[in-house]
Amino acid sequence: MKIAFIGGGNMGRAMISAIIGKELALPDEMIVADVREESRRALILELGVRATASNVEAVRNADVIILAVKPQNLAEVAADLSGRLEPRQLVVSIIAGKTAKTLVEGLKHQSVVRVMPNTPAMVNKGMSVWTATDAVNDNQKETARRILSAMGEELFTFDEGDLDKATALSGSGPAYFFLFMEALIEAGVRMGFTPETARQLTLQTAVGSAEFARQSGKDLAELRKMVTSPGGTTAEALKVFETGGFKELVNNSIEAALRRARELGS
Ligand SMILES: NC(=O)C1=CN([C@@H]2O[C@H](COP(=O)(O)OP(=O)(O)OC[C@H]3O[C@@H](n4cnc5c(N)ncnc54)[C@H](OP(=O)(O)O)[C@@H]3O)[C@@H](O)[C@H]2O)C=CC1
Ligand SMILES: O=C(O)[C@@H]1CCC=N1
Repeated sequence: MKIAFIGGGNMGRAMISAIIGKELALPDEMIVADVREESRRALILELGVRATASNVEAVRNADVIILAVKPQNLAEVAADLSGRLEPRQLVVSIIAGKTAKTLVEGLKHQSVVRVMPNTPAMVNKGMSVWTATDAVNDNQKETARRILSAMGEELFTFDEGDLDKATALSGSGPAYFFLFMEALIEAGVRMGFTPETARQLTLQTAVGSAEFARQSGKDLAELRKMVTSPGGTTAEALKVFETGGFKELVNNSIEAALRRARELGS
């Protein structure tokens, strides 16, 4: 499978690493177009893929073209590629907010998959929510599914509205968890732990809690209650979270992300 990436930044690299890791394509079957020379050099040296400054050159002969530029750069990419794509080529866009309709019109190309992945794709623990235009055939859908599965879990939806919601929840989500973990580590250091110990305790607790929740399949509130001994330490901490309006704060934050995803698309 020949894959072209337009944009070789954080997410482009995460996807390339996953594809190489699962041997869906050989490094020299992938080409990345990026405007930054240092990015191109790093991609060649670190991942063994080919790289070019030309978007047009990158898409030549590609079976799949993955758009991984920032939303504000889509217009210039579309100007480069509009009308140049062959009907057999599949475009996969991971660009936040940009709708399938915008992509189809901008590129003058019908077969478009729109995906919202996330950075844990780098370690095959990604979550990707995706949808496809009617022109995407079953083989192409299977190809998209294989690429996304290489990065972790994938979830197909017929409702494109889910993509902006997924952007706010799972696309941006790693940053929320990182922020929470940063805060826990800082609190640990304030209590007197070394940063290394605070990090170890925080990360293992995060991984352990997520894995426990997944494996037990239990309701999260039930799992929380298992930790919360009456009159104990957890109850004291949770009271402070509640008084500070923690859930409301999280909800407001997700709503802000959703609004921004919709703005980026308009
Ligand atoms: N980061 C994340 O967690 C996630 C990001 N996304 C989406 O993925 C997309 C990429 O994000 P991310 O990887 O973080 O962004 P990056 O900025 O890290 O990567 C984009 C790369 O594309 C380059 N670029 C800019 N313009 C062009 C162009 N015209 N042709 C070719 N390359 C170009 C950029 O160069 P320069 O820096 O000079 O502009 C940069 O190297 C975004 O649309 C984002 O919404 C989706 C899910 C998660
Ligand atoms: O912050 C952003 O806009 C992108 C989309 C999801 C994660 N990063």
